[in-house]
This record gives sequence, structure tokens and C-alpha cells, in this order.
Amino acid sequence: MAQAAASIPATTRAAAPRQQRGWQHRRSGGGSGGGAMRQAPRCAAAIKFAKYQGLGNDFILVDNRHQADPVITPEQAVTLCDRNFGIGGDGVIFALPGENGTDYAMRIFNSDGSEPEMCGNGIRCLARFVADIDGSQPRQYRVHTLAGLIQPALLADGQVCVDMGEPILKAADVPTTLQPTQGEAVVQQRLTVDGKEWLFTCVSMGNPHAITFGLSDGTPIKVDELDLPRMGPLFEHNAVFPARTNTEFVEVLTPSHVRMHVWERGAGRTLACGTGACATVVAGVLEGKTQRTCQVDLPGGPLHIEWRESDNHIYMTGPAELVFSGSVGM
Ligand SMILES: N[C@@H](CCC[C@H](N)C(=O)O)C(=O)O
Repeated sequence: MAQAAASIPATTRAAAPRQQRGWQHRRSGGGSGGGAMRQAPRCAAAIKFAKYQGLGNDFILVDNRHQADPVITPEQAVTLCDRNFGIGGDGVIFALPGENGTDYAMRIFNSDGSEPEMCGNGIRCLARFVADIDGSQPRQYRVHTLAGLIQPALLADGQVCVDMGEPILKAADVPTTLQPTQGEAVVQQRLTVDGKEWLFTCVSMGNPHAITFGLSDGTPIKVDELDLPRMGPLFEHNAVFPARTNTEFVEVLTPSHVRMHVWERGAGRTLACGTGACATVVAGVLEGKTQRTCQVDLPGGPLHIEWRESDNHIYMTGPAELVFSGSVGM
């Protein structure tokens, strides 16, 4: 484990956050959310951090268990996530005191300063982080998030298995204005972007996801042929996704094995997305393309996903590892 100490100017190098959400207990309606935002205090002292990664989706973890509000602002998070001028990361994650009988609460700022409801790779990193800092038992946690209760468990083999709860399919709650095709769900709906008609299934894991396996003319996705930096923003900022969206491009290898590349809301191209992998398997099942148990290969490595019929919950299993720790002056 490497140690680092650095001082990063607290000047803001990015626009104001996409949206400021209240610290609310919300599972559905990943959209604009209500409630007054508690102002995060600007911190004068050095902040201790630890950087973790899950399949290369990397986060700056902050022990924030002494107070209910994040010790740094969204603007400071942008600075810390900068890969040239900061620590570098896809987001900053805060381990907060538990609420409503939970062990901990988690909040996250994306690298652009926006605040998502949930992060799958991030919550595996959070579980590893809290276990590392206090060696706590049990190794199974109840974590309160903006997407509701999420339950990670550290496995004997070093992997982390997370009960991610139930997927949300109602179009208005994803949210998307695309017309539902199956009851209230948007499954294989047509969306024209960049002169092509794509087929999308929309799923919320607390945060919004739009999943495509290909075009309406039958052309399947080939993930190695995608120009993500050009295409990704066209979906992320499309008007049919009022809270923006994470976009997953999926190539089916077999019904139990897919490849997926992601363009994340608020973070751009990342090496992996846990909530995106879960949403991918839900979309695969709804479209009849995958089984409920499926390996999702991401650029950073594989995640094992199971959408269990008995409880309708999704279980995600994958790694979470410490990269280095240090302190940073803000
Ligand atoms: N990488 C994450 C998702 C992080 C949040 C996302 N960028 C959003 O804004 O919804 C994951 O592993 O799930």
C-alpha cells in the first residue's frame, strides 16, 4: 500500500454540479429529487483519504463517520478527481454514520461534481474500506444510500457480494420519457441518435440506465467498434432522459456471458459500472437475450450478476481493492 500526501488548491475547475439533491431516503424516481440540500462545510484542514478500485472503477474514499454531511463540497470533489491536478478518480465516496438502523450511509459525488443515487463498484469499495479501517465484524453491512438499503458482504475469497435490491422499470421512475412498451416498462424502444435507430431498454438501479444490444435493423453491438467519447454524450444528454443517463452497450457472447462497455453519467468512459452491469442483465432477461445469472465482462474485468426470481433482488459479485492512501490539503 502506498502512502501519499499532497496539497491541492481548493479552486474550482468545473461548472456547478448537475443537480443538488437533498439527503433523502429514496429508492425510486432517480430523477430530480426534492428537498433542501444541506450545505457541505468547506474544510480547512488536511483530509485523509484512501483510494480504492473495483475493476478499475476508482474512488477516493473518505471516512466521514463523525458527521452526517460530506466534509468536502462537490466542487472540491471535482478537483480531487482530476487525473492531472488531483488524486484522480471516477468519484469521491463518503462513509457516513448509519441511519434508520443501518451500519453506515454512503454518498458519492461523480467526477463532474454531480451526485448519483448509487454506485455498485463504489459500495463494494466502501465495504472493503470500512472493514479495513476498523477491522469490524460482522463483515456484512447494511448501508443506507439515496437508492435505499443496499447490503454488501465480504466473502472469504476476497470478493464482495452485494444485495443491490430490486430494479425499477416504470418509465417515469427511471426516469425516461420514452414510451413504455411492456406495461410501464421501456423494453426495446426505438431512439434515433446520430442518424441511427437504436433499441433501448431502460432500468433504474436507483440511478438511471439505458441499455442497448443493437440497432432496430438487427445490427448487433460490437463493443470494440464503438466510438464512446463521441457517442456517449449524445445519449447521456438526450432529452428523453431528464436526469441524464448512464448508457450501456452490450454484446452477447452466450446467454450467460456478455461484454459491456459503459458511458457513465457524470464520469464519462469508465472501466466498469456495477449498477450498469446489474441493469444490463435485467435488460437482457426482459429482451430474452440473457439468463438471470450472467457474467458481464467490462473493460476492467468481469462481474457476476444474478437477478433472483425468489425475491426479485439483484446480486452482484466482484472485487474491491485498496490502491493507496494519503492525506490532502484542501
Ligand atoms: N460506476 C458506478 C456508477 C456511478 C454513478 C453513475 N455515474 C451515475 O451518475 O449514475 C457503478 O459502479 O455503479
